Amino acid sequence: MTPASMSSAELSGKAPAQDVALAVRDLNFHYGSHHALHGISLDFPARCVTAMIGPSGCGKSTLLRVFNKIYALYPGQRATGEVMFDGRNILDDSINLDMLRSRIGMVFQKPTPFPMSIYDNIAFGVRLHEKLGRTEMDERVQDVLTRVALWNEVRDRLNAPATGLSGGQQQRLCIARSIATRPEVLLLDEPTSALDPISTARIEELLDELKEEFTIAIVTHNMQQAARCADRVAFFYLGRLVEVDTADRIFTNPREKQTQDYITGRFG
Ligand SMILES: Nc1ncnc2c1ncn2[C@@H]1O[C@H](COP(=O)(O)OP(=O)(O)OP(=O)(O)O)[C@@H](O)[C@H]1O
Repeated sequence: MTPASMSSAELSGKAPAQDVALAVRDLNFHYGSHHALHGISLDFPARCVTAMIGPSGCGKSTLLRVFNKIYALYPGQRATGEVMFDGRNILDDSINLDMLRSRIGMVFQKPTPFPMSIYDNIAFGVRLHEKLGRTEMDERVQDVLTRVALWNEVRDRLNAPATGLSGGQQQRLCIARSIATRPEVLLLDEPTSALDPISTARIEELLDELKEEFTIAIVTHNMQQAARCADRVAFFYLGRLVEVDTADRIFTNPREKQTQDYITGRFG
């Protein structure tokens, strides 16, 4: 393609609009008087894994929580700017939060299965948004458990409490629960930090498969994990986005000295 035939979006390095799942523009976030995020602008390309890295307290989790508006539960926490998702700014008060959370799923650091059966952990969220018959629900449960490679381990005990699963199995169940409502975006906040290396490897393999269908944003402290899993990496420091680029570029030749210092372990 010659430069003359390229669109202005391509020339500026931005992905074409339809390929961006979440577009963050000049986002500021306050916890009361504490200004935690400063003027963040960042695209999350569709069906890519974007990792957010940076030292403790730099605002990674805050950014993730903005995307499904968990902060809206807490008075005094407020976000300004734009987070465009499917043509709408999700920061608008008119956004339906139940619908938003079914389309932007979240998986937390510690596995958080509901105190109910393995089957109902999946079916619960689906029932809130869709009216499926028993057979269709059974198929949905089997489908998502298969996709997270849990089906063969739990098929004979679907009615057993989810809390009886191992930590790694619980986290895969939580991912299955998040994708059961067929979201477009999956947010993962340090999803493997409480898991052993084998469970971690399984979740990393899973992310590689899930990105065929979902846009994934992951917060991680593990540089190897970011290098293994992410297509793009965004480095944050003190509430500001320092740089974002391909994982390859960030880990081999970052533009900014702060990024270089962080990835080589000089601080943080
Ligand atoms: N509920 C809260 N009330 C007030 N300040 C908060 C709250 N949660 C986070 N902060 C502050 O906001 C800033 C960003 O925190 P955040 O949890 O987003 O950082 P992080 O990069 O995810 O850190 P970590 O890697 O340690 O999880 C920090 O200065 C933190 O102290």
